[in-house]
Amino acid sequence: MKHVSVIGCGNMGGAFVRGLAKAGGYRVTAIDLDPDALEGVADAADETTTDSAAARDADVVVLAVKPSVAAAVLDDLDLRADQTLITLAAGVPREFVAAQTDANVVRIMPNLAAETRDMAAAATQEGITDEVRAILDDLGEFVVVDESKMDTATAVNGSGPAFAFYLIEAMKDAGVDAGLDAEQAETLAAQTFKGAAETVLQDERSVDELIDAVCSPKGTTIEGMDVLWDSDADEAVRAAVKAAERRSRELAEEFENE
Ligand SMILES: NC(=O)C1=CN([C@@H]2O[C@H](COP(=O)(O)OP(=O)(O)OC[C@H]3O[C@@H](n4cnc5c(N)ncnc54)[C@H](O)[C@@H]3O)[C@@H](O)[C@H]2O)C=CC1
Ligand SMILES: O=C(O)[C@@H]1CCC=N1
Repeated sequence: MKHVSVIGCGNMGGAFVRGLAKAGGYRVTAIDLDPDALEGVADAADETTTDSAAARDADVVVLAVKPSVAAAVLDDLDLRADQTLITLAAGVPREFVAAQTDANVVRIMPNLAAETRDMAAAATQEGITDEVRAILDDLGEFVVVDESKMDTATAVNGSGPAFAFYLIEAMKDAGVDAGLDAEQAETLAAQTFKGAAETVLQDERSVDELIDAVCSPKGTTIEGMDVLWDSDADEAVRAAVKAAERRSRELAEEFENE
């Protein structure tokens, strides 16, 4: 059984802890300075502690604190060369982390769907091991990228859930405005996005072919698609991704200048 310690059990670290607990086969230690954060993951973790020294007992350590506190946490950690440290802090270069620890370091950009084991993650080639691959597999889908692509991945799959939540809400609101009950509209909108995503992942047809498959001749969908094709909706999504990507680069520059 692999022993994984998660340092920082807030939104992202907490999702990691809960996802690993659902996957099974892991002993999970949750580490956080904040007792409330530990209380939030107590049901999923095998043990909780405020003492980051506990990370020395793990095979794999997940550093899930805010980028601004990563350096201070690393300063206090004394990991061994036979341990792997997964860093998931946005904008924090792998090399910055590797310079402060003896552990093997891999950088990933995960997302909140670790909690339901539907995470999309990007991982650097450098530092990836079979045990890291197994963890990422257990939590969802992952791709291996050159670290130079990490700012883009941060925007697409790290920030992406927020953009998707926004679009689901817009679909739900449209249903509510037209008279659907709010709870039913949310179920229909969210399940539609989930089903569409699953179709894209599993079906060999391209997205354009899938759109065609929904558009019956002279039917309803083509009327709606004509509105979307004539709009700037795709441009707005591109601009949101670009803005998040730019911020990731800014964060990285702050670390590179240290
Ligand atoms: N929230 C998200 O969807 C995603 C976040 N990330 C990355 O995950 C990291 C954490 O982000 P969030 O979970 O959103 O932040 P958060 O603020 O929800 O959680 C951070 C946790 O770290 C704890 N912490 C702070 N200092 C600590 C220390 N010295 N020792 C132990 N624990 C300490 C805090 O008490 C808090 O519970 C960030 O680096 C972020 O870039 C990456 C992908 C997605
Ligand atoms: O907004 C953030 O900075 C973090 C990184 C990706 C998602 N949340």
